[in-house]
Amino acid sequence: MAYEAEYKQKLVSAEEAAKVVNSGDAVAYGFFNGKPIAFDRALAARHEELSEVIIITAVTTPPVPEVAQKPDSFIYVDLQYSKLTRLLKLGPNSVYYCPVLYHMSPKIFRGHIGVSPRVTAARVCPMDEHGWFNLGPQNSETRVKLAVAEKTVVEVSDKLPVCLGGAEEAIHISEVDYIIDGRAEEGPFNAPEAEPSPEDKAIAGHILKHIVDGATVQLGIGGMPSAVGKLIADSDLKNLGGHTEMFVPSYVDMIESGRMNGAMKEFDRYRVAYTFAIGSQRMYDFMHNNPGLASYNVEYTNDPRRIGAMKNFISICNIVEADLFNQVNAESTGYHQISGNGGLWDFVLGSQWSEGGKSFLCMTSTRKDSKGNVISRIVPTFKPGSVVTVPRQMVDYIVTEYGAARMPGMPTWMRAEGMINIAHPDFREDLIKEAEKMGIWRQSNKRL
Ligand SMILES: CC(=O)SCCNC(=O)CCNC(=O)[C@H](O)C(C)(C)COP(=O)(O)OP(=O)(O)OC[C@H]1O[C@@H](n2cnc3c(N)ncnc32)[C@H](O)[C@@H]1OP(=O)(O)O
Ligand SMILES: CCCC(=O)O
Repeated sequence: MAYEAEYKQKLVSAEEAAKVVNSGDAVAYGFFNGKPIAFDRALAARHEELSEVIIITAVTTPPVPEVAQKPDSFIYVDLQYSKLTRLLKLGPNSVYYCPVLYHMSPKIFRGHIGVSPRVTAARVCPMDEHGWFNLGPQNSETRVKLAVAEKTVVEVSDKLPVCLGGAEEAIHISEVDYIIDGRAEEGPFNAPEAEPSPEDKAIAGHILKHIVDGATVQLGIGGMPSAVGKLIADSDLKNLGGHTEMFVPSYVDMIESGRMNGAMKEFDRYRVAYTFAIGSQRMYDFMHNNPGLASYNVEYTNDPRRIGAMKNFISICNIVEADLFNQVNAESTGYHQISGNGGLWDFVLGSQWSEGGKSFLCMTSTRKDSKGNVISRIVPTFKPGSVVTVPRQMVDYIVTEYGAARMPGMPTWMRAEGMINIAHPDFREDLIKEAEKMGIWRQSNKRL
């Protein structure tokens, strides 16, 4: 093999590669399933000799990152909290959130703005005969992070699917400083595929009415968007396209059922474009070397201008709660970070720029708190600290199991009425009273 000698020369143990990190450095890890496992363990083992090392990552998946358990030496920064990040944050750990407009993240790394990595370490697929390491199911901003770092480390896994591009889906050995053999480590996070709840199915039903043949569909992170994908797979829609930030298992259902073939797409005809994937092993197996999919950098998938250039673009994302002013919180509760803004803003805006396009922000009307009390997700105002992820002037549709409320062009009292119309019936009277106190209710509003 042409690159065999170079490979041997760059191949080091994880311990050797981790020596490249100095106190005070910023170290970027591959996001999602790209987190280096052996490198992380070796770096954490150096905790007694290191201090103030910033680790930059996003959507932490298992195994538990070892550096996050050594808060005296490492400051763990996550751009989008996962369940695992939330649990880490509960412990005596130094875990912080970093908000980013996702499509801008490569530009931020390229410009060395904010925390800029001196070292980047990412998990990749085995090298091919031309000297390229495919980045697996996390294209995102990985190539840029590797390019801007002074030292680059790749940890080779033979369990990641090879994800065909697109663009920027691979890195060449000539750009790599150290190679670690990570084949003994576990594979990508095998997330269980949850069955949609009756509420999820009702929400999906409200959205399905708006999807036309030939539309391009984006599904966001979380349980509910998956229900929509499954319902589409069982529908009689034709020639749908896929263009998304996150590839999820329900794309497999939409493609295999023949509903989604990309035949009418303006870009990437016959292929689903995406920038990262987290899901089940069934999904990773489907992705491996699949020419029907295209792995792109996030600047491409999430650019609202590109999204807006496609016709009938349908964006479906999950949110945490919304208030009577119609502001949307998709990421926090009080001072507690739940997830992140991620690419939400990119798709909410882009889908509304699309001719015939629509944005759907979805939630069940209620949730249960830790004591089993039923709480409305439609609230008069957010509690202190809760973040507005999507401002009210950007909101298109908000959907619960009780219906879909469209907001553009509505003055405040109509928005309040729209929100109360889709609230759980048990909470509507109280919400009306609050709307009256807030001065966003008129006598002409219908009593619900
Ligand atoms: C292609 C793209 O993906 S583009 C957009 C992608 N990014 C986004 O959409 C960003 C915003 N959205 C999200 O991050 C997610 O969709 C979420 C967090 C809104 C929902 O994700 P899900 O996994 O379905 O949420 P789930 O119902 O499991 O709730 C997650 C956590 O938030 C908590 N939570 C949810 N709603 C509330 C609320 N109103 N108040 C307090 N806590 C809440 C839950 O208790 C749970 O916490 P725990 O797991 O630590 O016990
Ligand atoms: C880094 C952002 C990931 C997301 O939008 O879920």
